[in-house]
Amino acid sequence: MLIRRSFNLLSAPSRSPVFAAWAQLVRNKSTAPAGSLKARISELIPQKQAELKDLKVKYGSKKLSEMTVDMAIGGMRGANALLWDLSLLDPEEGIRFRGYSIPELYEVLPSAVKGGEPIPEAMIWLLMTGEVPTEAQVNSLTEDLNSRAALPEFVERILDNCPRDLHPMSQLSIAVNALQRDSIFAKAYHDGVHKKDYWEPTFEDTLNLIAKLPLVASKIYRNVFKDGKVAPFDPKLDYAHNFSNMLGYGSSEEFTELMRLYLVLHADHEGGNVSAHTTRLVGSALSDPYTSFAAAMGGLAGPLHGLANQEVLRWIVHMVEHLKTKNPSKEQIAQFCHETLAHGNVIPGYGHAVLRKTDPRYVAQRNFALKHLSHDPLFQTVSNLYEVVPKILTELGKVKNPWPNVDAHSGCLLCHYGLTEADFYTVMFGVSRSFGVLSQLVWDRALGLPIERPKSMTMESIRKMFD
Ligand SMILES: CC(=O)SCCNC(=O)CCNC(=O)[C@H](O)C(C)(C)COP(=O)(O)OP(=O)(O)OC[C@H]1O[C@@H](n2cnc3c(N)ncnc32)[C@H](O)[C@@H]1OP(=O)(O)O
Ligand SMILES: O=C([O-])CC(=O)C(=O)O
Repeated sequence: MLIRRSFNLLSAPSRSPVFAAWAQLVRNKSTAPAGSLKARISELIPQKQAELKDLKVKYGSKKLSEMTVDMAIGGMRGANALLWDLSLLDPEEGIRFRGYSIPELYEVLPSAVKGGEPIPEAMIWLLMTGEVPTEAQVNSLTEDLNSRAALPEFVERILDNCPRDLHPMSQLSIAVNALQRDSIFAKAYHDGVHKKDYWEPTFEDTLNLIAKLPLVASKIYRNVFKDGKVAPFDPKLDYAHNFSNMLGYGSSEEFTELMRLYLVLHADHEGGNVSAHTTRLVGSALSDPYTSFAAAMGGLAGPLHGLANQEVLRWIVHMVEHLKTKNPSKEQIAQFCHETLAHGNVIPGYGHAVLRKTDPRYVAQRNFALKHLSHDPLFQTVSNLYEVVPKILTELGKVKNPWPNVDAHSGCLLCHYGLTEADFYTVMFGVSRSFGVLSQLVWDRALGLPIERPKSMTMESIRKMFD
């Protein structure tokens, strides 16, 4: 990697450098270095704006789907109601990021290790631009992100003062909201920035936030579960390598590779999931990227969404303790599933609002496990669950998708390398999710998307409509 300068992230820059950077940006529009991600987005914007205009002219009045009363009551399932260009979810095939399926990502994106996992910076570039980056572009993005990774000292102090029993996701939201002090978008809006330029401060905030999240997450992890000390940031390393170092697992190359896979897989899942939709919704009021992302993290912290990865591990640990064996048989697992359902609880990690087949993100993690940890007892249990749970859920007769989702697998991989603290898992999910939802937010502003405001109805008004 290209980075030369060395600095200590834990010695804080004041807010002034951030705003000095913005003042420079305003004075000199050409500050995006040639070949940088920002320069490329700037080149793509007129093209995308024209594409959107054409879409509106040609198809503006066409129907995407009917809206029924059932859909309004039932969480808007099946309503094609959002524009989201970064990824598309097919119920059978699963996610495609900018048109690429997960196996295709392995073919096109560069990796840090020969034949290894795709590198997260390449994913960010792909999501932002729709283009597969060259190695030079990936390196320039790593350098750019590393130069933005330091935290203001007051944010570190806030995290250091959080009680250890405050959930890591709450700490993440607090930290992101605190980072908002340095929002370049909020400042630019206050200073009257022209609406056609909104994307630029949104981009700056986005890259700053994505860059800072690994340190925020690592501080939370080290404070809550370890000795509070975070390994120094190394500006010569890539995003995932620094993240695994700061968490305390960087001595394992395999863990760093897992981190790369994890950060790529969780980055985006089209626009209707709770964290993506929240970012879009809150951002549509021109709330800055920090505020929008903090709101999204509130959604990701729900057990039916991102917190399910925490719940999966807790549930498996509970099962193993309850059955007093590290290797429960399929019959024992089935019995435990029936008990869970009888208590009125869901089987975490199974089911999906859109998918109707095994999540390809589950498959990618399973492939990683088969390659690196096939004899791990927890992996054996996760595999046995895969054979047992779908049949049981199908028998319920009401579950639309009995297959595992992404959250059914991640904990078992992290546990193998010693990261066993399930309450932390959703924070890692959040770091990755920032790539997609914030990249789309940059495009929301570049395309001038309006404030989101669907119409609601009362029960009475619905009745009156049809009686
Ligand atoms: C990153 C992610 O967000 S992936 C999702 C992570 N969440 C989980 O793994 C939690 C477990 N799964 C679930 O709760 C659900 O499958 C969801 C939230 C993911 C999707 O919800 P829906 O689209 O409403 O699912 P669906 O239409 O199949 O639900 C129908 C019924 O089956 C139930 N059901 C669905 N999945 C499960 C499950 N894993 N275990 C038990 N019951 C289930 C629903 O609770 C619902 O029951 P109800 O009619 O009594 O209220
Ligand atoms: O798509 C969804 O609703 C949930 C999900 O898997 C994700 O956000 O990754």
